[in-house]
Amino acid sequence: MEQSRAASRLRIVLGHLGSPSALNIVGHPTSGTVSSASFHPQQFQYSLDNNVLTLEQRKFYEENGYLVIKNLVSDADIQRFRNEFEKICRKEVKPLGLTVMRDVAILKSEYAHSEKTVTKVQDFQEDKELFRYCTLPEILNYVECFTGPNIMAMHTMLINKPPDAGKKTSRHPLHQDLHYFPFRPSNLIVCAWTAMEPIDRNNGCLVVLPGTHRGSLKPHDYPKWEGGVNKMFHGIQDYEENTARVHLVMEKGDTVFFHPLLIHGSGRNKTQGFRKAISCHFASADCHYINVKGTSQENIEKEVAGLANKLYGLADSVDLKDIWMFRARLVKGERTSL
Ligand SMILES: CCCC(=O)SCCNC(=O)CCNC(=O)[C@H](O)C(C)(C)COP(=O)(O)OP(=O)(O)OC[C@H]1O[C@@H](n2cnc3c(N)ncnc32)[C@H](O)[C@@H]1OP(=O)(O)O
Ligand SMILES: Nc1ncnc2c1ncn2[C@@H]1O[C@H](COP(=O)(O)OP(=O)(O)OP(=O)(O)O)[C@@H](O)[C@H]1O
Ligand SMILES: O=C(O)CCC(=O)C(=O)O
Ligand SMILES: [Fe+2]
Ligand SMILES: [Mg+2]
Repeated sequence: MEQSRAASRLRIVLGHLGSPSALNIVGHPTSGTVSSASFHPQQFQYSLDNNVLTLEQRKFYEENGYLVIKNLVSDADIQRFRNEFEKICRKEVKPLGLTVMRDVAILKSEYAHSEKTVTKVQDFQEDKELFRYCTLPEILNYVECFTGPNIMAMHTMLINKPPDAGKKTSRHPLHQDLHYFPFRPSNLIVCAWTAMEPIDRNNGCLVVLPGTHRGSLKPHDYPKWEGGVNKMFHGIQDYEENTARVHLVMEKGDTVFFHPLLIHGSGRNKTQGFRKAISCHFASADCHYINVKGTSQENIEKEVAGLANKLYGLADSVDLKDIWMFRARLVKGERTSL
């Protein structure tokens, strides 16, 4: 009697092992069956097996789609990024391929070229000083937990959120970064975003909707803001008003890693300072490019193509895939596909 009960319990457990959801129960730290330190059950789908994240951190990312690591980048490195950014603003260096953005509210202003007119620089892959950020071992150590060992730096930005000129244009509408990316799978893409100074709700911190990385890519378009919207700042139109927003208050050097489907944005800068953050989107080199024709991403593709045409005279001849391949850089491992 005892024996057959034991046998049937065993069958239930073994039966459960075939189903990922039940692994949860068997491998749960409180069940006592398996030690939680050594057992990373298979239900993880947004992170890879690694010895870097604690089980708790890994579970947090799986559930919420982001993870903040305190004090990851040194003050000395941040100072170097700051110095280089100022040189770019003063036009002392002109890195090849760099895009310089100004805030739509101060486009027509009289400011001389300075830190005060540049809202964001993008695509600094040819700037040795700034691109150091994308190769920092402390950053890549975490990135690898999401991308695996072959790592490409796909998209780089230094954001210099200006004091809001009163029109709320310094906000970044809620969006998913995957909207801008023609490569997949999304789970092998991660953004690293590092605060270059203390950032809170006053100077416009990142705002995230936890758990939204588990949803799908939503249609994006320009928000209907009265004061104007910056070029290409698309937002999600129909997000649920009641979803909890979390404001990420961060210290200098703190770094958040987040999934490209996580809905996020940033608030207006109510201070007189220019709020700085540096960031890079990384992807596994094993990702592949997709054709976005006929998808919700077609609008941004058209806009980017239109801009490329206007700025460089690249008409329909150039595939956007070529532009991505051209600016992407291998930072670890082997360049396999992207
Ligand atoms: C995960 C990724 C998430 C994101 O990337 S979100 C943000 C994406 N943003 C971008 O990709 C940056 C796009 N911006 C750019 O490419 C450039 O800043 C842009 C808009 C071409 C301007 O380049 P410039 O070299 O400054 O050219 P320009 O001064 O001659 O201006 C050309 C036309 O663009 C306009 N413009 C410039 N900055 C703007 C802004 N912030 N908002 C709205 N319109 C803007 C400008 O008025 C001018 O228009 P027009 O030709 O006179 O009608
Ligand atoms: N009700 C809303 N509808 C649409 N987007 C919103 C709404 N509330 C906030 N957002 C978006 O989320 C981002 C962050 O919002 P947040 O409330 O932190 O900033 P803020 O409204 O600029 O400043 P604050 O609320 O701190 O005065 C904003 O940039 C905005 O794009
Ligand atoms: O630093 C910020 O304001 C966030 C910017 C952002 O989310 C983006 O450019 O994709
Ligand atoms: Fe973003
Ligand atoms: Mg608000």
